[in-house]
Amino acid sequence: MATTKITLLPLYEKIWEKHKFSRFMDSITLLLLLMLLSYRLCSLYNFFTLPSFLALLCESWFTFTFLTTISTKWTPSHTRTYLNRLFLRVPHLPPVDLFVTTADPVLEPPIITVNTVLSLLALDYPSNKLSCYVSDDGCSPHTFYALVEASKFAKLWVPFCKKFNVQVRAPFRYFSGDSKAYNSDIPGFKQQRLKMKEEYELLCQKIQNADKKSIPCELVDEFADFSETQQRNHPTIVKVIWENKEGVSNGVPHLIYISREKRPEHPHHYKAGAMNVLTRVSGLLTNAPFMLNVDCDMYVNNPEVVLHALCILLDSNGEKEVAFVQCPQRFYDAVKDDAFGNQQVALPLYIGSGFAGLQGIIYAGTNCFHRRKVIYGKSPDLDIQNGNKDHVFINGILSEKEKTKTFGNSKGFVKSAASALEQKTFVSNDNSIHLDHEEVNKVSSCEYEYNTAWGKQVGWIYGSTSEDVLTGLRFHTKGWRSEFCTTDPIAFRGCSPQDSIGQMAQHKRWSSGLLEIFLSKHCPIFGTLFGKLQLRECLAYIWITTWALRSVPEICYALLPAYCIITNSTFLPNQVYGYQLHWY
Ligand SMILES: O=c1ccn([C@@H]2O[C@H](COP(=O)(O)OP(=O)(O)O[C@H]3O[C@H](CO)[C@@H](O)[C@H](O)[C@H]3O)[C@@H](O)[C@H]2O)c(=O)[nH]1
Ligand SMILES: [Mn+2]
Repeated sequence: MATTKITLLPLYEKIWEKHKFSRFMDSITLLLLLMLLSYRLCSLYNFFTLPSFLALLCESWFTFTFLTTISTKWTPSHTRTYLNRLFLRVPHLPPVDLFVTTADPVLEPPIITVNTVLSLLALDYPSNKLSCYVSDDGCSPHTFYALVEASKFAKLWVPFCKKFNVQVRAPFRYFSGDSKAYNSDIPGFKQQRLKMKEEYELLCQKIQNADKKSIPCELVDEFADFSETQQRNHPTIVKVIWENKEGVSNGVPHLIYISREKRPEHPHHYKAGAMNVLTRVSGLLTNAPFMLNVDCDMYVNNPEVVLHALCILLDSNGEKEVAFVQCPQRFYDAVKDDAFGNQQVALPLYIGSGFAGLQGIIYAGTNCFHRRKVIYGKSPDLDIQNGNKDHVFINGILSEKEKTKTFGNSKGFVKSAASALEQKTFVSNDNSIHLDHEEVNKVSSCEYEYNTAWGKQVGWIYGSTSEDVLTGLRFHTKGWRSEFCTTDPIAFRGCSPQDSIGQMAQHKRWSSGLLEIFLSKHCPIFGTLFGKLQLRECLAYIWITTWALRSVPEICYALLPAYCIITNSTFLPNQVYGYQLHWY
Protein backbone atom coordinates (compact mmCIF):
# COMPACT_ATOMS: atom_id res chain seq x y z
CA MET A 1 0.00 0.00 0.00
CA ALA A 2 2.74 2.37 1.06
CA THR A 3 4.73 1.43 -2.05
CA THR A 4 1.76 2.17 -4.31
CA LYS A 5 1.45 5.56 -2.70
CA ILE A 6 5.13 6.29 -3.25
CA THR A 7 4.95 5.36 -6.93
CA LEU A 8 2.40 8.12 -7.38
CA LEU A 9 4.54 10.76 -5.76
CA PRO A 10 6.83 12.91 -7.91
CA LEU A 11 10.55 12.13 -7.98
CA TYR A 12 11.37 15.79 -7.54
CA GLU A 13 9.72 18.98 -6.49
CA LYS A 14 10.26 22.56 -7.40
CA ILE A 15 10.72 24.83 -4.42
CA TRP A 16 9.81 28.46 -4.95
CA GLU A 17 11.98 30.82 -2.95
CA LYS A 18 10.51 33.77 -1.14
CA HIS A 19 12.29 37.00 -1.85
CA LYS A 20 9.90 39.61 -0.55
CA PHE A 21 12.53 42.09 0.61
CA SER A 22 14.60 41.84 -2.55
CA ARG A 23 11.43 42.22 -4.67
CA PHE A 24 10.47 45.31 -2.69
CA MET A 25 13.90 46.89 -3.09
CA ASP A 26 14.03 46.02 -6.79
CA SER A 27 10.61 47.55 -7.35
CA ILE A 28 11.64 50.76 -5.60
CA THR A 29 14.78 50.95 -7.73
CA LEU A 30 12.78 50.41 -10.88
CA LEU A 31 10.30 53.07 -9.85
CA LEU A 32 13.11 55.55 -9.22
CA LEU A 33 14.64 54.74 -12.58
CA LEU A 34 11.30 55.28 -14.33
CA MET A 35 10.81 58.58 -12.49
CA LEU A 36 14.27 59.67 -13.52
CA LEU A 37 13.50 58.80 -17.12
CA SER A 38 10.20 60.68 -17.21
CA TYR A 39 11.79 63.67 -15.52
CA ARG A 40 14.60 63.57 -18.07
CA LEU A 41 12.12 63.38 -20.94
CA CYS A 42 10.13 66.36 -19.68
CA SER A 43 13.15 68.50 -19.07
CA LEU A 44 14.74 67.52 -22.39
CA TYR A 45 11.71 68.98 -24.12
CA ASN A 46 12.60 72.46 -22.80
CA PHE A 47 16.30 72.10 -22.48
CA PHE A 48 17.99 70.02 -25.17
CA THR A 49 21.73 69.54 -25.12
CA LEU A 50 23.80 66.75 -26.59
CA PRO A 51 25.10 65.55 -23.19
CA SER A 52 21.62 65.41 -21.73
CA PHE A 53 20.39 63.51 -24.79
CA LEU A 54 23.25 61.00 -24.40
CA ALA A 55 22.40 60.73 -20.71
CA LEU A 56 18.80 59.94 -21.66
CA LEU A 57 19.94 57.16 -23.99
CA CYS A 58 22.21 55.66 -21.33
CA GLU A 59 19.55 55.88 -18.64
CA SER A 60 17.00 54.25 -20.95
CA TRP A 61 19.39 51.37 -21.49
CA PHE A 62 20.01 51.06 -17.74
CA THR A 63 16.28 50.98 -17.09
CA PHE A 64 15.74 48.33 -19.76
CA THR A 65 18.59 46.24 -18.35
CA PHE A 66 17.20 46.59 -14.86
CA LEU A 67 13.78 45.54 -16.09
CA THR A 68 15.23 42.36 -17.61
CA THR A 69 17.21 41.75 -14.41
CA ILE A 70 14.12 42.05 -12.22
CA SER A 71 12.11 39.84 -14.52
CA THR A 72 14.86 37.20 -14.37
CA LYS A 73 15.17 37.36 -10.59
CA TRP A 74 11.48 37.68 -9.73
CA THR A 75 10.48 34.02 -9.25
CA PRO A 76 13.58 32.10 -8.15
CA SER A 77 13.35 28.37 -7.59
CA HIS A 78 15.41 25.29 -6.96
CA THR A 79 14.66 21.57 -6.89
CA ARG A 80 14.35 18.96 -4.19
CA THR A 81 14.91 15.35 -5.25
CA TYR A 82 13.72 12.13 -3.58
CA LEU A 83 16.23 9.33 -4.02
CA ASN A 84 14.20 6.79 -2.01
CA ARG A 85 11.32 7.16 -4.47
CA LEU A 86 13.72 6.74 -7.41
CA PHE A 87 14.92 3.35 -6.12
CA LEU A 88 11.35 2.13 -5.70
CA ARG A 89 10.10 3.48 -8.98
CA VAL A 90 13.06 2.64 -11.23
CA PRO A 91 14.51 -0.77 -10.31
CA HIS A 92 16.71 -0.84 -13.44
CA LEU A 93 18.66 2.37 -13.52
CA PRO A 94 19.53 3.56 -17.03
CA PRO A 95 23.11 3.71 -18.35
CA VAL A 96 24.82 7.10 -18.32
CA ASP A 97 27.76 8.16 -20.51
CA LEU A 98 30.22 10.52 -18.85
CA PHE A 99 32.09 13.02 -21.04
CA VAL A 100 35.26 14.87 -20.03
CA THR A 101 36.93 17.39 -22.34
CA THR A 102 40.53 18.46 -22.19
CA ALA A 103 42.40 20.50 -24.75
CA ASP A 104 45.88 21.43 -23.62
CA PRO A 105 48.22 19.37 -21.41
CA VAL A 106 50.08 22.52 -20.35
CA LEU A 107 47.13 24.72 -19.39
CA GLU A 108 45.14 21.75 -18.13
CA PRO A 109 47.77 19.45 -16.56
CA PRO A 110 46.98 15.72 -16.90
CA ILE A 111 46.85 15.28 -13.12
CA ILE A 112 43.81 17.61 -13.02
CA THR A 113 42.04 15.60 -15.72
CA VAL A 114 42.98 12.39 -13.91
CA ASN A 115 41.38 13.63 -10.70
CA THR A 116 38.16 14.55 -12.50
CA VAL A 117 38.09 11.13 -14.18
CA LEU A 118 38.73 9.30 -10.89
CA SER A 119 35.90 11.20 -9.22
CA LEU A 120 33.60 10.12 -12.06
CA LEU A 121 34.69 6.49 -12.01
CA ALA A 122 33.93 6.38 -8.28
CA LEU A 123 30.37 7.73 -8.58
CA ASP A 124 27.70 6.11 -6.42
CA TYR A 125 26.01 4.40 -9.33
CA PRO A 126 26.22 0.82 -10.68
CA SER A 127 29.56 0.86 -12.49
CA ASN A 128 28.30 -1.44 -15.25
CA LYS A 129 25.90 1.40 -16.18
CA LEU A 130 28.64 4.03 -16.48
CA SER A 131 31.15 4.68 -19.26
CA CYS A 132 33.63 7.50 -19.05
CA TYR A 133 34.85 9.10 -22.30
CA VAL A 134 37.76 11.54 -22.29
CA SER A 135 38.14 13.80 -25.33
CA ASP A 136 41.70 15.05 -25.69
CA ASP A 137 41.92 17.92 -28.18
CA GLY A 138 45.60 18.24 -27.29
CA CYS A 139 46.34 14.74 -28.68
CA SER A 140 48.81 14.38 -25.86
CA PRO A 141 50.60 11.12 -25.06
CA HIS A 142 51.08 12.60 -21.57
CA THR A 143 47.33 12.80 -21.01
CA PHE A 144 46.89 9.29 -22.37
CA TYR A 145 49.73 7.96 -20.21
CA ALA A 146 48.23 9.65 -17.13
CA LEU A 147 44.84 8.07 -17.84
CA VAL A 148 46.35 4.61 -18.30
CA GLU A 149 48.10 4.93 -14.95
CA ALA A 150 44.95 6.37 -13.36
CA SER A 151 42.90 3.38 -14.51
CA LYS A 152 45.28 1.11 -12.57
CA PHE A 153 44.95 3.30 -9.49
CA ALA A 154 41.15 3.37 -9.93
CA LYS A 155 41.00 -0.35 -9.18
CA LEU A 156 42.08 0.48 -5.64
CA TRP A 157 40.52 3.91 -5.35
CA VAL A 158 36.95 3.09 -6.39
CA PRO A 159 36.43 0.23 -3.89
CA PHE A 160 38.11 2.31 -1.17
CA CYS A 161 35.74 5.26 -1.73
CA LYS A 162 32.68 3.03 -1.77
CA LYS A 163 33.72 0.98 1.25
CA PHE A 164 34.38 4.01 3.44
CA ASN A 165 31.77 6.24 1.87
CA VAL A 166 34.29 8.93 0.99
CA GLN A 167 32.53 12.14 0.04
CA VAL A 168 35.14 13.89 -2.10
CA ARG A 169 36.33 11.34 -4.63
CA ALA A 170 38.95 13.42 -6.40
CA PRO A 171 42.06 12.19 -4.56
CA PHE A 172 43.92 15.52 -4.67
CA ARG A 173 41.10 17.17 -2.73
CA TYR A 174 40.52 14.21 -0.46
CA PHE A 175 44.14 14.06 0.61
CA SER A 176 44.44 17.84 0.89
CA GLY A 177 42.75 17.37 4.26
CA ASP A 178 39.68 19.56 4.12
CA SER A 179 37.43 16.67 3.17
CA LYS A 180 34.41 16.08 5.38
CA ALA A 181 34.63 12.28 5.12
CA TYR A 182 38.13 12.37 6.51
CA ASN A 183 37.33 9.91 9.27
CA SER A 184 35.43 6.68 9.26
CA ASP A 185 34.59 4.29 12.10
CA ILE A 186 34.94 1.22 9.94
CA PRO A 187 37.88 -0.88 11.20
CA GLY A 188 40.97 -0.75 9.04
CA PHE A 189 40.14 2.70 7.68
CA LYS A 190 43.32 4.43 8.89
CA GLN A 191 45.70 1.83 7.43
CA GLN A 192 43.83 1.71 4.14
CA ARG A 193 43.72 5.47 3.89
CA LEU A 194 47.45 5.62 4.44
CA LYS A 195 48.02 2.95 1.81
CA MET A 196 45.79 4.81 -0.62
CA LYS A 197 47.67 8.03 0.03
CA GLU A 198 50.95 6.32 -0.78
CA GLU A 199 49.47 4.87 -3.97
CA TYR A 200 48.17 8.28 -5.00
CA GLU A 201 51.55 9.90 -4.36
CA LEU A 202 53.13 7.21 -6.50
CA LEU A 203 50.65 7.98 -9.27
CA CYS A 204 51.42 11.72 -9.03
CA GLN A 205 55.13 10.95 -9.12
CA LYS A 206 54.78 8.86 -12.28
CA ILE A 207 52.70 11.53 -14.01
CA GLN A 208 55.06 14.30 -12.94
CA ASN A 209 58.11 12.40 -14.15
CA ALA A 210 56.39 11.77 -17.46
CA ASP A 211 55.43 15.46 -17.78
CA LYS A 212 59.09 16.45 -17.45
CA LYS A 213 60.03 14.44 -20.52
CA SER A 214 59.05 15.40 -24.06
CA ILE A 215 57.43 11.98 -24.41
CA PRO A 216 56.11 10.15 -21.35
CA CYS A 217 57.46 6.75 -22.32
CA GLU A 218 58.65 4.89 -25.36
CA LEU A 219 56.06 5.29 -28.08
CA VAL A 220 55.54 1.61 -28.67
CA ASP A 221 52.55 -0.71 -28.25
CA GLU A 222 49.47 1.29 -27.31
CA PHE A 223 51.48 4.54 -27.42
CA ALA A 224 52.68 3.95 -30.98
CA ASP A 225 49.74 5.92 -32.41
CA PHE A 226 51.15 9.11 -30.87
CA SER A 227 54.38 9.01 -32.84
CA GLU A 228 54.34 11.59 -35.62
CA THR A 229 51.27 13.41 -34.34
CA GLN A 230 50.98 17.17 -33.99
CA GLN A 231 48.42 18.95 -31.87
CA ARG A 232 46.57 20.36 -34.90
CA ASN A 233 47.42 17.65 -37.40
CA HIS A 234 46.79 14.01 -36.62
CA PRO A 235 44.43 11.10 -37.33
CA THR A 236 41.80 9.89 -34.87
CA ILE A 237 43.06 7.97 -31.86
CA VAL A 238 40.50 6.00 -29.87
CA LYS A 239 41.62 3.66 -27.10
CA VAL A 240 39.62 1.60 -24.67
CA ILE A 241 41.80 2.09 -21.59
CA TRP A 242 39.69 -0.03 -19.29
CA GLU A 243 36.75 -2.23 -20.02
CA ASN A 244 34.41 -3.51 -17.31
CA LYS A 245 34.04 -6.79 -19.22
CA GLU A 246 32.35 -8.80 -16.51
CA GLY A 247 29.77 -6.08 -16.09
CA VAL A 248 30.16 -6.02 -12.33
CA SER A 249 28.16 -3.28 -10.66
CA ASN A 250 30.77 -2.52 -8.02
CA GLY A 251 33.82 -2.48 -10.27
CA VAL A 252 35.43 0.29 -12.32
CA PRO A 253 33.38 1.70 -15.22
CA HIS A 254 34.65 1.66 -18.83
CA LEU A 255 37.26 4.30 -19.59
CA ILE A 256 37.73 5.38 -23.20
CA TYR A 257 40.21 7.87 -24.64
CA ILE A 258 39.37 9.82 -27.81
CA SER A 259 41.46 12.28 -29.74
CA ARG A 260 39.43 13.21 -32.82
CA GLU A 261 41.07 13.79 -36.17
CA LYS A 262 42.45 17.28 -36.69
CA ARG A 263 43.74 18.78 -39.91
CA PRO A 264 44.82 22.41 -40.38
CA GLU A 265 42.53 22.87 -43.39
CA HIS A 266 39.38 21.77 -41.54
CA PRO A 267 37.61 23.78 -38.83
CA HIS A 268 37.41 21.86 -35.54
CA HIS A 269 34.78 24.00 -33.78
CA TYR A 270 36.57 23.91 -30.45
CA LYS A 271 34.67 22.38 -27.56
CA ALA A 272 31.39 22.04 -29.46
CA GLY A 273 33.21 19.95 -32.09
CA ALA A 274 34.75 17.78 -29.39
CA MET A 275 31.34 17.24 -27.74
CA ASN A 276 29.79 16.16 -31.03
CA VAL A 277 32.55 13.60 -31.61
CA LEU A 278 32.08 12.31 -28.05
CA THR A 279 28.36 12.00 -28.72
CA ARG A 280 28.90 9.98 -31.90
CA VAL A 281 31.63 7.71 -30.60
CA SER A 282 29.68 6.98 -27.42
CA GLY A 283 26.61 6.43 -29.60
CA LEU A 284 28.48 3.67 -31.40
CA LEU A 285 29.97 2.09 -28.28
CA THR A 286 27.49 2.39 -25.41
CA ASN A 287 24.63 4.65 -26.55
CA ALA A 288 23.39 5.54 -23.05
CA PRO A 289 20.14 7.55 -23.04
CA PHE A 290 21.68 10.12 -20.68
CA MET A 291 25.03 11.84 -20.70
CA LEU A 292 26.86 13.98 -18.20
CA ASN A 293 29.42 16.46 -19.45
CA VAL A 294 32.14 18.05 -17.35
CA ASP A 295 35.22 20.13 -18.11
CA CYS A 296 38.46 18.42 -17.13
CA ASP A 297 38.87 20.74 -14.15
CA MET A 298 35.45 20.06 -12.57
CA TYR A 299 35.46 17.11 -10.20
CA VAL A 300 32.47 15.42 -8.60
CA ASN A 301 31.88 16.71 -5.10
CA ASN A 302 28.69 14.76 -4.42
CA PRO A 303 28.97 11.09 -5.47
CA GLU A 304 25.18 10.71 -5.61
CA VAL A 305 24.76 13.44 -8.19
CA VAL A 306 23.71 11.06 -11.01
CA LEU A 307 20.85 9.76 -8.87
CA HIS A 308 19.71 13.29 -8.07
CA ALA A 309 19.76 14.29 -11.73
CA LEU A 310 17.90 11.14 -12.75
CA CYS A 311 15.13 11.96 -10.27
CA ILE A 312 14.43 14.98 -12.46
CA LEU A 313 15.02 13.35 -15.83
CA LEU A 314 12.99 10.21 -15.07
CA ASP A 315 10.11 11.94 -13.31
CA SER A 316 6.90 11.62 -15.30
CA ASN A 317 6.74 15.36 -15.98
CA GLY A 318 10.48 15.66 -16.35
CA GLU A 319 10.46 12.94 -19.04
CA LYS A 320 8.08 14.94 -21.18
CA GLU A 321 9.48 18.40 -20.66
CA VAL A 322 13.01 18.57 -19.25
CA ALA A 323 15.82 18.56 -21.79
CA PHE A 324 18.76 18.92 -19.43
CA VAL A 325 19.64 19.21 -15.77
CA GLN A 326 22.29 21.76 -14.92
CA CYS A 327 24.21 21.65 -11.64
CA PRO A 328 25.78 24.83 -10.29
CA GLN A 329 29.41 25.72 -10.93
CA ARG A 330 31.34 26.23 -7.72
CA PHE A 331 35.04 26.64 -7.26
CA TYR A 332 37.71 25.74 -4.77
CA ASP A 333 40.92 27.51 -3.78
CA ALA A 334 39.57 31.04 -3.86
CA VAL A 335 42.12 33.83 -3.58
CA LYS A 336 41.69 35.84 -0.40
CA ASP A 337 38.48 37.93 -0.41
CA ASP A 338 37.96 36.97 -4.07
CA ALA A 339 38.90 40.46 -5.23
CA PHE A 340 38.26 39.62 -8.90
CA GLY A 341 34.90 37.95 -8.26
CA ASN A 342 36.21 34.72 -9.80
CA GLN A 343 34.09 32.62 -7.49
CA GLN A 344 30.92 33.92 -9.15
CA VAL A 345 28.86 33.69 -6.01
CA ALA A 346 26.09 36.12 -6.92
CA LEU A 347 25.47 34.93 -10.47
CA PRO A 348 24.25 31.39 -9.75
CA LEU A 349 22.57 32.44 -6.54
CA TYR A 350 20.32 35.12 -8.00
CA ILE A 351 20.33 34.75 -11.74
CA GLY A 352 20.77 30.95 -11.84
CA SER A 353 17.80 30.28 -9.61
CA GLY A 354 15.91 33.10 -11.33
CA PHE A 355 16.30 31.40 -14.73
CA ALA A 356 15.34 28.11 -13.06
CA GLY A 357 12.00 29.65 -12.04
CA LEU A 358 11.23 30.51 -15.67
CA GLN A 359 11.47 28.10 -18.61
CA GLY A 360 14.75 26.87 -17.20
CA ILE A 361 18.35 27.48 -16.33
CA ILE A 362 20.84 28.16 -19.12
CA TYR A 363 23.25 25.40 -20.11
CA ALA A 364 26.61 26.35 -18.62
CA GLY A 365 28.82 23.96 -20.61
CA THR A 366 29.83 21.76 -17.70
CA ASN A 367 28.17 19.87 -14.81
CA CYS A 368 25.18 19.16 -17.02
CA PHE A 369 23.11 16.01 -17.66
CA HIS A 370 21.63 15.68 -21.14
CA ARG A 371 19.05 13.50 -22.78
CA ARG A 372 20.63 11.89 -25.82
CA LYS A 373 17.47 12.14 -27.93
CA VAL A 374 17.29 15.90 -27.29
CA ILE A 375 20.87 16.26 -28.48
CA TYR A 376 19.74 14.41 -31.61
CA GLY A 377 17.16 17.10 -32.27
CA LYS A 378 13.96 15.72 -30.77
CA SER A 379 11.20 18.10 -29.74
CA PRO A 380 9.31 17.73 -26.45
CA ASP A 381 6.77 14.93 -26.22
CA LEU A 382 4.01 17.47 -25.80
CA ASP A 383 4.42 18.26 -29.46
CA ILE A 384 3.82 14.69 -30.48
CA GLN A 385 0.69 14.56 -28.36
CA ASN A 386 -0.53 17.66 -30.14
CA GLY A 387 0.14 16.08 -33.48
CA ASN A 388 2.98 18.44 -34.29
CA LYS A 389 5.51 15.74 -35.10
CA ASP A 390 9.14 16.57 -35.43
CA HIS A 391 10.30 15.66 -38.89
CA VAL A 392 13.54 14.10 -37.79
CA PHE A 393 12.56 11.63 -35.23
CA ILE A 394 9.60 9.52 -35.91
CA ASN A 395 11.52 6.49 -36.94
CA GLY A 396 10.46 4.88 -40.14
CA ILE A 397 9.08 8.09 -41.61
CA LEU A 398 12.51 9.30 -42.56
CA SER A 399 14.05 7.62 -45.53
CA GLU A 400 17.59 6.25 -45.29
CA LYS A 401 18.71 9.20 -47.41
CA GLU A 402 17.21 11.71 -44.99
CA LYS A 403 18.73 9.94 -42.00
CA THR A 404 22.15 10.08 -43.62
CA LYS A 405 21.61 13.74 -44.43
CA THR A 406 20.88 14.43 -40.76
CA PHE A 407 23.34 12.17 -38.96
CA GLY A 408 26.04 11.51 -41.55
CA ASN A 409 26.98 8.44 -43.52
CA SER A 410 27.92 6.02 -40.77
CA LYS A 411 25.41 3.20 -40.90
CA GLY A 412 26.31 2.08 -37.38
CA PHE A 413 25.77 5.53 -35.97
CA VAL A 414 22.49 6.13 -37.80
CA LYS A 415 21.22 2.84 -36.38
CA SER A 416 22.31 3.77 -32.87
CA ALA A 417 20.71 7.22 -33.20
CA ALA A 418 17.42 5.66 -34.29
CA SER A 419 17.36 3.35 -31.28
CA ALA A 420 18.32 6.22 -28.94
CA LEU A 421 15.40 8.20 -30.31
CA GLU A 422 13.08 5.31 -29.67
CA GLN A 423 14.65 4.83 -26.24
CA LYS A 424 15.46 1.21 -26.90
CA THR A 425 18.74 1.46 -25.06
CA PHE A 426 17.59 1.26 -21.45
CA VAL A 427 18.29 -2.42 -20.78
CA SER A 428 21.40 -4.04 -22.15
CA ASN A 429 22.73 -7.46 -21.21
CA ASP A 430 25.95 -7.11 -23.12
CA ASN A 431 28.47 -5.09 -21.19
CA SER A 432 31.52 -5.44 -23.41
CA ILE A 433 32.63 -2.77 -25.83
CA HIS A 434 32.75 -3.64 -29.51
CA LEU A 435 35.21 -1.23 -31.00
CA ASP A 436 34.73 -1.11 -34.75
CA HIS A 437 37.76 0.99 -35.69
CA GLU A 438 36.50 1.78 -39.15
CA GLU A 439 33.18 3.22 -37.94
CA VAL A 440 34.73 5.03 -34.97
CA ASN A 441 37.37 6.63 -37.21
CA LYS A 442 34.67 7.65 -39.64
CA VAL A 443 32.47 9.44 -37.09
CA SER A 444 35.46 11.26 -35.56
CA SER A 445 36.98 12.37 -38.84
CA CYS A 446 37.19 16.05 -39.89
CA GLU A 447 34.95 15.59 -42.88
CA TYR A 448 32.16 13.58 -41.28
CA GLU A 449 29.93 16.54 -40.48
CA TYR A 450 29.99 18.17 -43.92
CA ASN A 451 26.48 18.32 -45.41
CA THR A 452 24.87 16.95 -42.26
CA ALA A 453 22.80 18.57 -39.49
CA TRP A 454 25.63 18.37 -36.94
CA GLY A 455 26.32 21.75 -35.35
CA LYS A 456 23.14 23.14 -36.90
CA GLN A 457 20.07 21.13 -35.85
CA VAL A 458 21.80 18.23 -34.14
CA GLY A 459 24.38 18.13 -31.35
CA TRP A 460 26.24 21.06 -29.89
CA ILE A 461 25.57 24.10 -32.04
CA TYR A 462 28.42 25.92 -33.80
CA GLY A 463 28.79 29.64 -34.32
CA SER A 464 29.59 31.05 -30.91
CA THR A 465 32.45 30.73 -28.46
CA SER A 466 29.68 30.33 -25.86
CA GLU A 467 28.48 27.16 -27.54
CA ASP A 468 26.93 26.08 -24.27
CA VAL A 469 24.43 28.93 -23.97
CA LEU A 470 23.65 28.69 -27.69
CA THR A 471 22.95 24.94 -27.47
CA GLY A 472 20.73 25.41 -24.39
CA LEU A 473 18.89 28.27 -26.07
CA ARG A 474 18.05 26.04 -29.02
CA PHE A 475 16.48 23.48 -26.69
CA HIS A 476 14.42 26.17 -24.97
CA THR A 477 13.36 27.57 -28.34
CA LYS A 478 12.06 24.11 -29.22
CA GLY A 479 9.87 24.21 -26.13
CA TRP A 480 11.99 22.12 -23.76
CA ARG A 481 12.46 23.16 -20.16
CA SER A 482 15.54 22.64 -18.02
CA GLU A 483 16.08 22.28 -14.29
CA PHE A 484 18.62 23.47 -11.77
CA CYS A 485 19.87 20.56 -9.63
CA THR A 486 20.92 21.96 -6.29
CA THR A 487 22.23 19.17 -4.11
CA ASP A 488 23.74 19.28 -0.67
CA PRO A 489 26.73 18.98 -0.70
CA ILE A 490 27.22 20.86 -3.94
CA ALA A 491 27.51 18.49 -6.92
CA PHE A 492 30.75 19.64 -8.58
CA ARG A 493 33.69 21.87 -7.84
CA GLY A 494 36.28 23.26 -10.18
CA CYS A 495 39.08 25.76 -10.43
CA SER A 496 38.53 29.30 -11.60
CA PRO A 497 41.12 31.75 -12.92
CA GLN A 498 43.31 32.95 -10.07
CA ASP A 499 44.21 36.41 -11.38
CA SER A 500 42.61 39.38 -13.07
CA ILE A 501 44.24 38.70 -16.47
CA GLY A 502 42.85 35.16 -16.59
CA GLN A 503 39.47 36.41 -15.53
CA MET A 504 39.41 39.22 -18.08
CA ALA A 505 40.30 36.79 -20.88
CA GLN A 506 37.49 34.48 -19.76
CA HIS A 507 34.97 37.33 -19.50
CA LYS A 508 35.96 38.64 -22.91
CA ARG A 509 35.42 35.19 -24.43
CA TRP A 510 32.09 34.72 -22.70
CA SER A 511 30.72 38.19 -23.38
CA SER A 512 31.75 38.20 -27.04
CA GLY A 513 30.39 34.66 -27.46
CA LEU A 514 27.09 35.72 -25.92
CA LEU A 515 26.89 38.78 -28.16
CA GLU A 516 27.49 36.52 -31.17
CA ILE A 517 24.32 34.68 -30.15
CA PHE A 518 22.31 37.90 -29.82
CA LEU A 519 23.41 39.03 -33.27
CA SER A 520 22.85 35.66 -34.94
CA LYS A 521 19.76 33.99 -36.36
CA HIS A 522 19.48 32.22 -33.00
CA CYS A 523 18.71 35.58 -31.30
CA PRO A 524 16.29 34.98 -28.38
CA ILE A 525 13.86 37.55 -29.81
CA PHE A 526 13.33 35.34 -32.89
CA GLY A 527 13.04 32.39 -30.52
CA THR A 528 9.99 33.97 -28.93
CA LEU A 529 8.49 35.34 -32.14
CA PHE A 530 8.88 32.18 -34.22
CA GLY A 531 9.67 29.46 -31.68
CA LYS A 532 8.58 28.38 -28.23
CA LEU A 533 10.87 30.49 -26.10
CA GLN A 534 8.72 31.98 -23.35
CA LEU A 535 8.65 35.77 -23.06
CA ARG A 536 10.33 36.09 -19.68
CA GLU A 537 12.90 33.44 -20.61
CA CYS A 538 13.57 35.53 -23.71
CA LEU A 539 14.07 38.65 -21.56
CA ALA A 540 16.48 36.68 -19.38
CA TYR A 541 18.41 35.52 -22.45
CA ILE A 542 18.48 39.11 -23.73
CA TRP A 543 19.88 40.15 -20.38
CA ILE A 544 22.85 37.77 -20.63
CA THR A 545 23.48 37.93 -24.37
CA THR A 546 23.71 41.75 -24.33
CA TRP A 547 26.22 41.70 -21.49
CA ALA A 548 29.02 43.01 -23.75
CA LEU A 549 26.86 45.87 -25.05
CA ARG A 550 26.32 47.14 -21.52
CA SER A 551 29.88 48.46 -21.46
CA VAL A 552 29.06 51.14 -24.09
CA PRO A 553 26.43 53.13 -22.10
CA GLU A 554 28.35 52.49 -18.89
CA ILE A 555 31.56 54.03 -20.24
CA CYS A 556 29.63 56.82 -21.92
CA TYR A 557 27.79 57.69 -18.70
CA ALA A 558 31.02 57.61 -16.71
CA LEU A 559 32.68 60.00 -19.18
CA LEU A 560 29.78 62.49 -19.29
CA PRO A 561 30.66 64.46 -16.10
CA ALA A 562 34.26 64.87 -17.26
CA TYR A 563 33.11 65.99 -20.70
CA CYS A 564 30.68 68.50 -19.19
CA ILE A 565 33.32 70.00 -16.91
CA ILE A 566 35.75 70.42 -19.83
CA THR A 567 33.15 71.93 -22.17
CA ASN A 568 31.34 73.85 -19.42
CA SER A 569 28.05 72.19 -20.27
CA THR A 570 25.70 70.05 -18.23
CA PHE A 571 23.87 66.80 -18.63
CA LEU A 572 21.76 67.31 -15.55
CA PRO A 573 18.49 69.11 -16.23
CA ASN A 574 18.40 72.66 -14.94
CA GLN A 575 14.88 73.47 -16.08
CA VAL A 576 11.82 71.96 -14.48
CA TYR A 577 8.49 72.43 -16.21
CA GLY A 578 9.35 75.87 -17.38
CA TYR A 579 10.89 77.08 -14.14
CA GLN A 580 14.45 78.24 -14.50
CA LEU A 581 16.70 76.99 -11.73
CA HIS A 582 19.62 79.35 -11.24
CA TRP A 583 22.31 77.76 -9.16
CA TYR A 584 24.91 80.38 -9.80
O1 LIG B 1 39.15 23.27 -28.64
C1 LIG B 1 38.77 23.06 -27.49
C2 LIG B 1 38.65 24.07 -26.51
C3 LIG B 1 38.22 23.76 -25.25
N1 LIG B 1 37.92 22.47 -24.93
C4 LIG B 1 37.47 22.13 -23.55
O2 LIG B 1 36.36 22.91 -23.21
C5 LIG B 1 36.32 23.12 -21.83
C6 LIG B 1 36.08 24.59 -21.51
O3 LIG B 1 37.08 25.38 -22.07
P1 LIG B 1 37.89 26.49 -21.24
O4 LIG B 1 38.86 27.11 -22.16
O5 LIG B 1 38.39 25.89 -19.98
O6 LIG B 1 36.75 27.54 -20.95
P2 LIG B 1 36.14 28.05 -19.56
O7 LIG B 1 35.90 29.50 -19.69
O8 LIG B 1 36.89 27.57 -18.38
O9 LIG B 1 34.76 27.27 -19.62
C7 LIG B 1 33.48 27.78 -19.45
O10 LIG B 1 33.00 28.43 -20.62
C8 LIG B 1 32.89 27.63 -21.79
C9 LIG B 1 32.21 28.46 -22.86
O11 LIG B 1 33.02 29.51 -23.24
C10 LIG B 1 32.06 26.40 -21.50
O12 LIG B 1 32.05 25.57 -22.63
C11 LIG B 1 32.64 25.66 -20.32
O13 LIG B 1 31.95 24.49 -20.03
C12 LIG B 1 32.62 26.59 -19.12
O14 LIG B 1 33.12 25.93 -17.97
C13 LIG B 1 37.63 22.58 -21.26
O15 LIG B 1 37.40 21.34 -20.66
C14 LIG B 1 38.49 22.43 -22.49
O16 LIG B 1 39.38 21.39 -22.35
C15 LIG B 1 38.02 21.47 -25.87
O17 LIG B 1 37.76 20.31 -25.59
N2 LIG B 1 38.43 21.80 -27.13
MN1 LIG C 1 38.08 25.99 -17.88
